[in-house]
Amino acid sequence: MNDIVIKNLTKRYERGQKPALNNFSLNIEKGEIVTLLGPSGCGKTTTLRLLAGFERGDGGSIEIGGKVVFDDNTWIPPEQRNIGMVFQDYALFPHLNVENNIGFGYKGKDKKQRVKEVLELVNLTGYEKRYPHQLSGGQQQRVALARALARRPVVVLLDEPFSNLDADLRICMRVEIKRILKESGTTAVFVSHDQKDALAISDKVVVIKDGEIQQVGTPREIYQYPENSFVANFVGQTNIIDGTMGENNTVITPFANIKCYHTHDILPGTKVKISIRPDSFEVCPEGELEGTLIFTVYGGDTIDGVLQITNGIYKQNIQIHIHPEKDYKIGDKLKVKILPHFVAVLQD
Ligand SMILES: Nc1ncnc2c1ncn2[C@@H]1O[C@H](COP(=O)(O)OP(=O)(O)OP(=O)(O)O)[C@@H](O)[C@H]1O
Repeated sequence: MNDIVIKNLTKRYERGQKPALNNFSLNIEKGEIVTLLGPSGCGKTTTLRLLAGFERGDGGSIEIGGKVVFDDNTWIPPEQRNIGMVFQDYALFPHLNVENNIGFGYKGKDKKQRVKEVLELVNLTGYEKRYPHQLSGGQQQRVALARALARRPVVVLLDEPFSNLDADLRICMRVEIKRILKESGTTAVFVSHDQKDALAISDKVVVIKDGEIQQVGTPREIYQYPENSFVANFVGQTNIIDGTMGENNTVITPFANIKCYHTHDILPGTKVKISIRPDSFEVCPEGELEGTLIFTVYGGDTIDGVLQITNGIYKQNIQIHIHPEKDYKIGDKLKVKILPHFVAVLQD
C-alpha cells in the first residue's frame, strides 16, 4: 500500500523561470524510508515543503495516507496532513525540558504514556527533565525525532538531519534513526545531498537534478546500476568509457571488450557509455586492461589510484581502488580485471 502518491507535481516560484520541480511523480510505500538526493538547488526542499503543505504546487497532485491533500480542487493545510517534521537544526524549544518538548502540541489524553513510549523508543528514558542545552547533538536529534513521532504521524519528513553532526556521530545516528523509524513502522522522507547518508539509511533513493527525477531505486541499484552519467557521477566515484554495444552483453571499447551485467537490452552496434566504479577493478596478472599508475592517495582502508590506460591514439585515466597492503609505486605497470557486476551501460 502506498502512503504517499505524488503525480505530475510542478512548482514554479517565479513566472518565466525554470520550474523548481517539474512533472515529479513518486510512490512511497507504507513504512518505507525514502531519500531525496541531489545537488544544491535541485528541488529537494521544495518537494518536502510541498508535501508538508508549506508551499502550494502549480499543478499535479499529492496524496498522503490515502487522502488527497493537494490537487486542482483540493488544499489541506499543514496541520491537517498528519505529518511529523524533523528540521536540520532540530528546532527544539530551549525553555522546555525534554518531556515537554516531546509532548508539545500533543492533544491526546494518553500524553504522559505516549511521551514515555517515544522516549523509550529513542533510548532517552531518564532524560525527561533535561533541557536542550544539556544534551549532546545526537541526543537533541533523538528528541526532535521523538517529538515528530509522538503524534503517530502517517509520515515523517526529515530535512538534512545529519548535517550538523560530526563524522563519527553521523554514522551512529544513521543506524539509530533507521532503527527508530523501522521499529515505529513510520514512513519517512529524508532530504540529503550526501550520498553516503542516502545509501546507508534508505530503502529507496530518488536522485534529482534540476527539478526532475533521474532515477529511483534501492541504494544498491542506484550505486551498482546508475542509469545515466549524472547518477553515476553524483552517487560515488566512477569512470565513464565510450564504446559500442556488442554481442552477449559485451561493450567494445578502444581498450578492451568489457562484459556488462546490466545492458537495458540495447541493440548491438549502438554507441554507448559505460560506468565502471573504482571498486570494480581488481589488480591481477590476468587483467584485461593494462596501464601505468600515475597517482595514488593512501586512505588507510584503501588506496585511491589513477591508472593511465592507452591504446594507440586512445588514452584515458581511470580511478581504481587498490588493496592497502599493496605498495605499488608511481610508474608501475598494472593489469586490472573488471568485475562485470559493477559495470553499467548508461542511457545517455
Ligand atoms: N522562495 C523561493 N523563491 C524563488 N525561488 C526559490 C525559492 N525557494 C527555492 N527556490 C529555487 O528553486 C530551486 C530549488 O530549490 P530547493 O531549495 O528546493 O533546492 P534544494 O535541492 O533543496 O537545495 P539545497 O540543498 O541547497 O537546500 C532553486 O533554483 C532555488 O533557487
